[in-house]
Amino acid sequence: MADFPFDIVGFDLDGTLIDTSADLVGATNHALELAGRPLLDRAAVMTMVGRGARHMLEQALEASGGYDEALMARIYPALLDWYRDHVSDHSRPFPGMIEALDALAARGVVLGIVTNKFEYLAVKLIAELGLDRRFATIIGGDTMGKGNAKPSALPLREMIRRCGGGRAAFVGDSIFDTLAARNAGVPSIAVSFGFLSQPVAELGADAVIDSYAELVPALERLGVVELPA
Ligand SMILES: O=C(O)COP(=O)(O)O
Ligand SMILES: [Mg+2]
Repeated sequence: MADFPFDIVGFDLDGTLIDTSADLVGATNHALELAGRPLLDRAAVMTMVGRGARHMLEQALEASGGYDEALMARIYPALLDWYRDHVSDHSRPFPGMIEALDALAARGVVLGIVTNKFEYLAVKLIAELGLDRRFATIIGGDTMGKGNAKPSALPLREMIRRCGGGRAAFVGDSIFDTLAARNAGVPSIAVSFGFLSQPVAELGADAVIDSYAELVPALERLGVVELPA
């Protein structure tokens, strides 16, 4: 176990660690209802996730009749309030996620989260699911300041720093995750079961996994590529 190739594994949150789809759809449709707009289905909303709540709602307005700044200003705070109050109603870990985190922890790997969710929402969700002690840090889309969310390298670099430094890999479900990893010089793994807005093969990840059972073996293989003897 001592020769596991990574000291740190970072994870995206929505669509990677946790299936947050039902509560994100709930929040979006709550806002659309206030706006008098038609509601959107899960598949539509999932393509809008990955770049933060504001981006999700902007896309939802566009898809339901057109973007409108005054409307946005009125319903965005309502979306955030609703989501804060319902953040863990239906959101659950993807199958095998807990076991994969256990397997990494048993190998001495330090775990972190880098999400484009607001930090306070990510912290609340992870705590309500009883997962907070598993992660050394949670970096949100706002943690590093405006304009420094993924795909910026900064949040990943900060996650690595807070995890004590060392060799890191990053696991995610969107192009913002694979780009952030590339920008930070970290190998990336894409999960094919996430909230994909494009085919997983087009995310430019160094490896793709179809379930959490594949995570540790994929990291071991990546380590061979990344760390020639
Ligand atoms: O809230 C979002 O849009 C994205 O969150 P994620 O970075 O955890 O996928
Ligand atoms: Mg995601």
